[in-house]
Amino acid sequence: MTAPPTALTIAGSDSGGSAGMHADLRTFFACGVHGMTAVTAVTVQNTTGVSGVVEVPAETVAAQIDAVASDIGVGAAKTGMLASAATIDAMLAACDRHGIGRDGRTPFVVDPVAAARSGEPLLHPDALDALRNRAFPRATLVTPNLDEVRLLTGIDARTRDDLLDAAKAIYDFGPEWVLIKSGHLPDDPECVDLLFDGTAALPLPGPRYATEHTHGAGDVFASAITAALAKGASVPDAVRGGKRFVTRSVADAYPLGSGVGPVSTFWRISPRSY
Ligand SMILES: Nc1ncnc2c1ncn2[C@@H]1O[C@H](COP(=O)(O)OP(=O)(O)OP(=O)(O)O)[C@@H](O)[C@H]1O
Ligand SMILES: Cc1ncc(COP(=O)(O)O)c(N)n1
Repeated sequence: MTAPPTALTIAGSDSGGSAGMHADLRTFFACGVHGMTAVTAVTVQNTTGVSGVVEVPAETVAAQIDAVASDIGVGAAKTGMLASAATIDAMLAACDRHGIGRDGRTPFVVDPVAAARSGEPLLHPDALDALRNRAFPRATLVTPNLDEVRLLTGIDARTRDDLLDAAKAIYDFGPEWVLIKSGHLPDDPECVDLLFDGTAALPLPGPRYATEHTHGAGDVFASAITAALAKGASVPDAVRGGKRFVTRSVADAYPLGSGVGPVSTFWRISPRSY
């Protein structure tokens, strides 16, 4: 028996099981990749929102990365909720030690999670600079949604035509690639995301489903991309595959609790098996 490819998520937990590292691990599994975690924060969360956050000490986040990278090896890594500048800096130092990111060549996807879908902050405002100026330049790919674009650049993208300006502004912080997610575009009948490498823009078309149950969609998208990168795919192929994966997951999203339900990764394992 040989070991499968490996991927690491550096992210927060969601007690409701819909978003964060729970969604990441589910996606890694569904994509045939062995998933590992460096937990940054424990959130008290359900389908109605986040009612508490306990941050893991920055040195423990770094120690988790050291532990898995030095023993198991990391095929590709992604970030989710990073909570604080101290955690971002400790994470980046650990990633440097193990060749994760930019010049170390292990693919590194930075999903700049700033808030939960329900609105509660998941990142201290004073961590934005660390994300923009220290994490982005090390990233293979940065994957903001439109709220994160607004927070990080001040650009208020309202139509498909605004996405290229948003991508250029994020690209200026130094990542290799930028993926702008279009789920929050108001009044667009489709979900056309945009991938940009500083020169060419590749639109990623997809349908828009009439569901409110999209909790974890961004996490699942970034994780499916990371899994494909761990298997050796190019960035455009990984992003195209990730888009197919998340679109199907949104199509099968299910209601849960009294709030917003999660996108589903069940379809990939055994459709309608529950
Ligand atoms: N209603 C929908 N129907 C189909 N695809 C969708 C829908 N909503 C979002 N998506 C897709 O899901 C992916 C995640 O996009 P989104 O902009 O929602 O990111 P996000 O805000 O980080 O996700 P989250 O919902 O987890 O906060 C994108 O590919 C987007 O186009
Ligand atoms: C621990 C954690 N990480 C990330 C998200 C973002 O996911 P969403 O935007 O779907 O709420 C979340 N709610 N919780």
